[in-house]
Amino acid sequence: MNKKKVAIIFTGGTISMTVDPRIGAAIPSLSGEQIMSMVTNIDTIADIEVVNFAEIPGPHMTPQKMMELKNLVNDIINKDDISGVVITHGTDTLEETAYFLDLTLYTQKPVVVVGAMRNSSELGYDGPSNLAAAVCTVISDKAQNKGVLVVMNNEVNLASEVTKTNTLSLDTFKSLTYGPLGIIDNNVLILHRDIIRRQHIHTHKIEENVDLIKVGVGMNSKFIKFSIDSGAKGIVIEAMGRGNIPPTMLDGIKYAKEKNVPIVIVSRCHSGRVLDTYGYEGAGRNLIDLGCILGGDLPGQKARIKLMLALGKTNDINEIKKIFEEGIY
Ligand SMILES: NC(=O)C[C@H](N)C(=O)O
Repeated sequence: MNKKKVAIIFTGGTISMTVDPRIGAAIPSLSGEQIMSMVTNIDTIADIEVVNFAEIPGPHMTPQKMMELKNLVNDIINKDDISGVVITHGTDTLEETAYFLDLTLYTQKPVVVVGAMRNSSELGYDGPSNLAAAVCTVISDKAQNKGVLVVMNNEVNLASEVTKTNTLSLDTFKSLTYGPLGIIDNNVLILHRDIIRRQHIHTHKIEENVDLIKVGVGMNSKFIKFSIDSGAKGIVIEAMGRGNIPPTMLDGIKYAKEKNVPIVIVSRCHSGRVLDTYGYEGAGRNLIDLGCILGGDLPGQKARIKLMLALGKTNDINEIKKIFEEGIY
């Protein structure tokens, strides 16, 4: 049987890092070719094409670089001889880039984002095993038409659902609300369930001026007001529980309505979606009446990516509300 051809795009992250003896800490330093030389026997399962895009840590990723990466993935995946694409990425922002790609790429072919939690100078470097699992996922026919996937520690998750849950564990990427899509077992992709809903935001633009505010007990409106006065085009609020805020923040919400700045409400809880269950002052029902948009089960950082893309497409708050709420509320 002919081996499938997989393109691997390297962007940096711990998977590309070694400890620099001068500073005694890890920095990106390995090329795609150097990393692939550690993924022994990978040539027995697929033909690999290495593409070096960047050598940056996750926190250095930007919305503009995500857009460039999306365009590159698009060019590569449309080639007839390419079966799918793997992207290596720093895990700190991996879920944001993966979700960005999920919302913007139009392809049935598998796209997998992968990283590592231990760098190549550490005992138990998990880069090679994660890369091998990512390639095994991409060459599986079952990975077709699933949107963008995240593969780490032999677990396969949807970019739209997964989040980094632990600062150091190898088993850090979890879909806390729904559980994993599947696993890699003995080099084979085993699916536990299917994907029910997939969303696209058709835009080539991204609005970078979107802020994220986390709510704590007794907070006031100062950050919301500052954000609007300094030019934010949209704000995501990580609210409490089901999507509630202290009444002392309502002035800020009213100010946003006055200035036509969309506010998306998500929860600071790690799983479950927001809903207008409660009717007290500052609760979900009050926020909806004041024009806020519900962000489902997304964590703040992913709701922000979605709002940036929605604002890249339109400034119409009703259309943005549809992008977030249609089909789930
Ligand atoms: N495990 C990692 O990749 C974390 C690293 N700080 C990064 O995001 O680049």
